[in-house]
Amino acid sequence: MSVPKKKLLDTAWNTTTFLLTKQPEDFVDGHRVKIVIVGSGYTGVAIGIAILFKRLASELVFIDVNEELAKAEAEDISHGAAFLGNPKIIGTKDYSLARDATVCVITIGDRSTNEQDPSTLLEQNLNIFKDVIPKVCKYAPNSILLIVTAPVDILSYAAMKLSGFPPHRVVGLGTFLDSCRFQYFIAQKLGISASSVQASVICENGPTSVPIWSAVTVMGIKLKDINKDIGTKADPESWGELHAKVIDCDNDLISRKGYRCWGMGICAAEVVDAIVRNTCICVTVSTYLKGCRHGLEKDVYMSLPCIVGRNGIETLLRHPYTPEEQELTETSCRTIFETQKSILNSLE
Ligand SMILES: NC(=O)c1ccc[n+]([C@@H]2O[C@H](COP(=O)([O-])OP(=O)(O)OC[C@H]3O[C@@H](n4cnc5c(N)ncnc54)[C@H](O)[C@@H]3O)[C@@H](O)[C@H]2O)c1
Repeated sequence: MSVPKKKLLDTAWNTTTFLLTKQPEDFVDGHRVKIVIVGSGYTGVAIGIAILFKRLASELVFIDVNEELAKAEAEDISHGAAFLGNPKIIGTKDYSLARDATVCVITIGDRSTNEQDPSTLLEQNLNIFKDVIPKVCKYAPNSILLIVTAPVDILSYAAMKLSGFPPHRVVGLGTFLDSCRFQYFIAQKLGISASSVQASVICENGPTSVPIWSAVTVMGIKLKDINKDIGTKADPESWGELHAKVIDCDNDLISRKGYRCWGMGICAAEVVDAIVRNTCICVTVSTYLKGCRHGLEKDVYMSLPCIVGRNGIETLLRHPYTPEEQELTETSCRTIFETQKSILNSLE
């Protein structure tokens, strides 16, 4: 079928108007799942790719102060979009493109390096949050905020304050990746697959995190029933080394390859999946604890086993920790609270 030459010269006629009976600009802009990722550095892009491979978004928007970077990353991924369920992928510095997003993932900020002073990192990233969080919330006032930037517990608290969102709609990635790493190292030592092991790390995403050895199981069999000293100093098999390895993981990867992003990308996409598809999975993410029995009434964000669904944090698990685990939990909570004190005035 060929179009007569005369028609092609007519400005109202072109290949598209001939091919399609209704033109794209006339399509009804119906249901879309828009996910926004603020920060298109290593972590933002890793999260974006993981979200796209799971086909969770019909529209993915990368926002970055470095607009060329955001655009180039969006374009680079778009070239393979035909194999990702044909999502629309945009790179921009314009926050209005966050309009009506379902989830906004915040990954902005300086990549933490092994040498960086933690209080300087907090101050730098908090200043960025003060600028960025209100802009995101203006255009996506009903979204769930997923905080990845470090230090994640304190910045999740800051994001809750700066957004004015109810706490259940601000979720920190917290120790989710730590739990996955813990599960992986235990599985490696046992010589079985990671998905056969249930294991979690709670509290601070940092050195005072708490491995819940009392609840490490394989098919419901508690390792503590086999080795009563597991994870303690008295343990003849030194299982406790695995938690030290979890804490050291970020530094180890950064010193070997300059950054880390893939594990975090996969974990963050799992949380986005739980929100978008309301799967109500149980994961250790950072949540607001005021009034919660674990938190000693402290006003902090800290990781605990939470059920995540369409509303963000749907509910928490009541876990029967051992007295030792409870004590470590309280210490970790106090540590976050003490560090957080330095920023409280600036959030009033
Ligand atoms: N806890 C974890 O396991 C874990 C893992 C990975 C990353 N992270 C954290 O994620 C964050 C990002 O890490 P990364 O490796 O992607 O860093 P990166 O430096 O590669 O990317 C950060 C991006 O943020 C952008 N940015 C900075 N200021 C901005 C602003 N005001 N507005 C918009 N964009 C801005 C930068 O242009 C850059 O593209 C860090 O805080 C890092 O510690 C944590």
